[in-house]
Amino acid sequence: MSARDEEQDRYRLLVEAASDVFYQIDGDGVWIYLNPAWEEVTGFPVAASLGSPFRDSVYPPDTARAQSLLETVLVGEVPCIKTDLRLKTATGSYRWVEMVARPFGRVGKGITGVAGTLRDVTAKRLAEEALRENEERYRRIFSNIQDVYFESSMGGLIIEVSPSVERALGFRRDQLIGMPFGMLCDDPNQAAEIRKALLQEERLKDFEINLRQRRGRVIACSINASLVRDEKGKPLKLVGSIRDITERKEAEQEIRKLAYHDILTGLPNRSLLRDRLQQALAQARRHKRALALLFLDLDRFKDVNDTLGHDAGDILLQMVAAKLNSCVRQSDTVARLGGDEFVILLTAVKNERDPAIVAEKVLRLLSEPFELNGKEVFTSTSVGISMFPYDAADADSLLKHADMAMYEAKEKGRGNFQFFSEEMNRNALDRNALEHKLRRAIEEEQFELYYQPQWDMHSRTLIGVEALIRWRHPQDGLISPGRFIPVAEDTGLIRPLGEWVLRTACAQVRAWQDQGYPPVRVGVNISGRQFRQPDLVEMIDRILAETGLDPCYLELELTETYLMEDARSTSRILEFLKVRGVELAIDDFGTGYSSLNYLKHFPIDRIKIDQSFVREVTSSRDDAAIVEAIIAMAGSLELDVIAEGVETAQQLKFLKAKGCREMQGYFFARPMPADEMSRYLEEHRERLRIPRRGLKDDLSELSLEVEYAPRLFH
Ligand SMILES: Nc1nc2c(ncn2[C@@H]2O[C@H](COP(=O)(O)O[C@H]3[C@@H](O)[C@H](n4cnc5c(=O)[nH]c(N)nc54)O[C@@H]3COP(=O)(O)O)[C@@H](O)[C@H]2O)c(=O)[nH]1
Repeated sequence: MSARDEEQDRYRLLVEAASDVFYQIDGDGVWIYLNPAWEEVTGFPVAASLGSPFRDSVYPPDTARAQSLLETVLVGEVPCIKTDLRLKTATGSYRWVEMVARPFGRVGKGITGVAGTLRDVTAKRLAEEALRENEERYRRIFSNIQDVYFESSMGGLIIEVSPSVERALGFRRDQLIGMPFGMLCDDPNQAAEIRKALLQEERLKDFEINLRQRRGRVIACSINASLVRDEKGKPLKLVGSIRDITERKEAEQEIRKLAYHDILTGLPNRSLLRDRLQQALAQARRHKRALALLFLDLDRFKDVNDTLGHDAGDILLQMVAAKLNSCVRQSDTVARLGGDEFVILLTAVKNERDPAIVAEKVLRLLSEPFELNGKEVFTSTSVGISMFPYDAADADSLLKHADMAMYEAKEKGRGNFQFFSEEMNRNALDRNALEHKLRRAIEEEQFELYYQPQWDMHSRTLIGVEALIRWRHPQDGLISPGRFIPVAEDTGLIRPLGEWVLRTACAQVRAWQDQGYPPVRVGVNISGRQFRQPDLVEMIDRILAETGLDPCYLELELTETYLMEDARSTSRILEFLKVRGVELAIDDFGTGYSSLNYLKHFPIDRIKIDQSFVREVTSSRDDAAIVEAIIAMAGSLELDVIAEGVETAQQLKFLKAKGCREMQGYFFARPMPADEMSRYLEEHRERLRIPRRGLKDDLSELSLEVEYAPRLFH
């Protein structure tokens, strides 16, 4: 083989092993040579393609361009072309190739064809396309996003920002590029904070920041950002997004306001008060300072609601809230717990003088008249005060103790303030223990009913008995109703207890009648809560039916204060009871405050002068005057009057002289158990009589001497 043949053979081997396609096209544009790589690129066998036109191998969208480029080479217009085009493949798809084409010819014949290479660049083209698409997508997103995309240099200068910044902050993109990021921050230190955090953490999530718009409005934003490092790991820039969260923040604030504030007055509610109290306690502990809680309850607020309506009540509460706010410093908290209960938290208190001064101011301000619907309304307030660290160390106990002290203030006649004392706490604990015992006592029926006679000193007849409950505790002995009735009232236990008293009393009086005694009337105490029991009337009907007692022998003793509390509903209940023929008496008369107008309209039969006046009637001119006035008033309202707690002959004489004919008290007899009462009735069988309403006995007999008092009868 000649050297030339060897060289040709070498070229042929190289061309056949090449991954690029080597080709030749003749002057008519027909493939005249293709190396084996053709089949690898297009999938068509070389033999099948040779002799076919170049243009038939080109993917149709590129055919015209490829053909015209080829012709420019064939006509010698350009010495070489290099272009990307797509070739058809056997699968019906296409592949991108980079085509290099140079003319070739023979001496004397000019250009007879084109030769060159086709390099498969499909992968590169697809990658470029994907990149282009990504860039396009990014560009679209970048200009449409709501959030603001930003890049900043490590020195804090804005190097890129999306056009959305104009909508969010009012600055154009070009106005911001090159500006310090801190310029946008309401607090410029926050820019440094973000940078520092990113250097430490690499990423920042939901960092809240206030940014200032071009016109100065501050908006709440959330920033998500990350640190970008170069290939050597050196911090390069900060990239991130800013989202305007002003609306969300405002909504959150509104929700927080609703959750932590009282809607009517706008004052902090119980939850917020607790939060503030806990914070104040932590501060007070740290700085060894005192703080005080004032628990306020408006006295007789219910009356305002009942008489002027709920809208007026609401306005009054708003006015009270405003006045309370004016009593305290900015750092203090005035909260409304609900209803007519308010709390004032005083921080940084030096000694008990400070809360006392505020309490005095509150009492004074709230005792001034409020103008409601053109009317002057007067109210007063009861205030209880507890102090840290003297009365309690935690929020709940402080609040509880201030509440207890407030109750004490109410007990002491309202319109005053009281400091919490350990004694109050002990009482509360005792009360708690008593409640548990009381529940058990009801289950185990540890109660007895005692009866105390009531005498008419004019006719010297025994006109009735009052039923008085007694609790004989297996360990503690006799417990006074004065102790357990209020607990039964507060806990709702008065309901079963009251029903038991009523049933036992009615059954007993009916039993005496069945035993042949002339009938006596029985007085049964109905406590305030019992009186408001919705099914009270049905319960009384049921018991009267069950025991067979005629309603005229039952007298219900109702406390003055409760009757006056809700005059409209009181009147309705009293009417219901009255039509049944039940007698109605106002107990403890003189201790509450009665409206004569109501008294006149309530279907009341009798008033019972409270024993506290009777006790001092012969020694206190005031009490004597009160008793005299009550008797006179009862006379003018045509009500019977009975004095309770008569203990001495002098008291009896005084009462009789003033025209009070009915009496009850130790002077006649102490309350006694039913069997003893039976013997008492037996002893006074001749004097048993129910006075007939409307038929008053001869008043001349009122001059009876004291020695005719019933206990001297026998
Ligand atoms: N809701 C109910 N309340 C009741 C019932 N039973 C009693 N009570 C109320 O408890 C309070 C204390 O009652 P009590 O200890 O029974 O005292 C009564 C009398 O024993 C007492 N009394 C009677 N005479 C005299 C006297 O001459 N001197 C004197 N120091 N005390 C006397 O007074 C109480 C009479 O109370 P009342 O007439 O009802 O005002 C008391 O408030 C009772 O009402 C019950 O079943 N249900």
